[in-house]
Amino acid sequence: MTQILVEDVWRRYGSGKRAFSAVRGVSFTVQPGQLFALLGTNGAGKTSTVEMLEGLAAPYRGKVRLFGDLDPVADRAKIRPRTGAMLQEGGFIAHLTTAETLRMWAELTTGARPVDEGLELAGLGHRADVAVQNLSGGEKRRLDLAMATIGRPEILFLDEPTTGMDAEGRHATWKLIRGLQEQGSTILLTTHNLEEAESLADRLAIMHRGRMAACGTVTEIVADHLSTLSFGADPSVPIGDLPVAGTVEQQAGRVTITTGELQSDATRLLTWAAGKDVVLDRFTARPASLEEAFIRIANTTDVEPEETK
Ligand SMILES: Nc1ncnc2c1ncn2[C@@H]1O[C@H](COP(=O)(O)OP(=O)(O)OP(=O)(O)O)[C@@H](O)[C@H]1O
Repeated sequence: MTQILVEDVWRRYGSGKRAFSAVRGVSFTVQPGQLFALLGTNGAGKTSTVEMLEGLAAPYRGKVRLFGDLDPVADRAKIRPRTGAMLQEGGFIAHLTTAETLRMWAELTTGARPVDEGLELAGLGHRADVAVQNLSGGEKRRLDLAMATIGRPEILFLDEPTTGMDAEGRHATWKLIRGLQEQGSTILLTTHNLEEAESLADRLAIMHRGRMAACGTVTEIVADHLSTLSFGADPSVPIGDLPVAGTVEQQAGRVTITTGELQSDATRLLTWAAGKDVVLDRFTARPASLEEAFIRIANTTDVEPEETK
């Protein structure tokens, strides 16, 4: 059973001449126990998409379903006890302690885990008796996470879960998120952090201006982008004769080949160099990175006209 289904979904703000489609025909599915990351440029439509999954807004067009056939708006009462959400800005009562805040939340949640366990899980056991107003920004994010997971959710929505955390806090949170996934949660995460998506996601999508510009595993996404071969060579090397399919450029004594055929170009190049006795100084062969794919997508500046129908 598909846990999350998003099918040709549109979200529109305003109407008439002021109408603006923040989400334009987005589709993806998430299977049980998978972690799916939604990456995107600022204003790409990530939050607008997640809000429809959380039942906070209905799609203007298209279909959203959770747990097979439940509609997040119409079936909200059935869905709520089975999901958890960590929103971008959690609101806390400043003078309550961390433990009191989580206890209050647990009392409102069906099948909540014990508060001590929730605090330990979020790495907040040692901050249980501190007033929330005295927690650091990263600790507040952890408390958000503890609240989102107190009900042992089957589906967990995490909106930029590590914003404001230092490197150590980020890695600790990633470990915690992996732990929740191991316990069986299906997770939808939005993030600006490419390393976070790369390290956690089974599959991911890159959104840009309301559209899904790429979707798949990291390997599938970078496969659509060009790889690079590079080496240092003295000017006597006849670079015009290189037996490669890619584009060859030479700058400051380094030759760079951008290619869609990494393995065959690398093989041809090394065979050629061995035959000619040419030394390829600090030779590297590198597939495109997620960052390169992201930047190429982010630099697409086409503006689609607003649909009027
Ligand atoms: N209530 C609203 N009325 C009109 N436009 C809105 C409204 N909410 C969001 N938008 C617009 O919709 C677009 C998508 O916003 P959204 O918050 O979904 O993007 P995002 O990908 O989550 O962005 P970020 O990464 O910057 O948080 C933006 O251009 C935003 O200005």
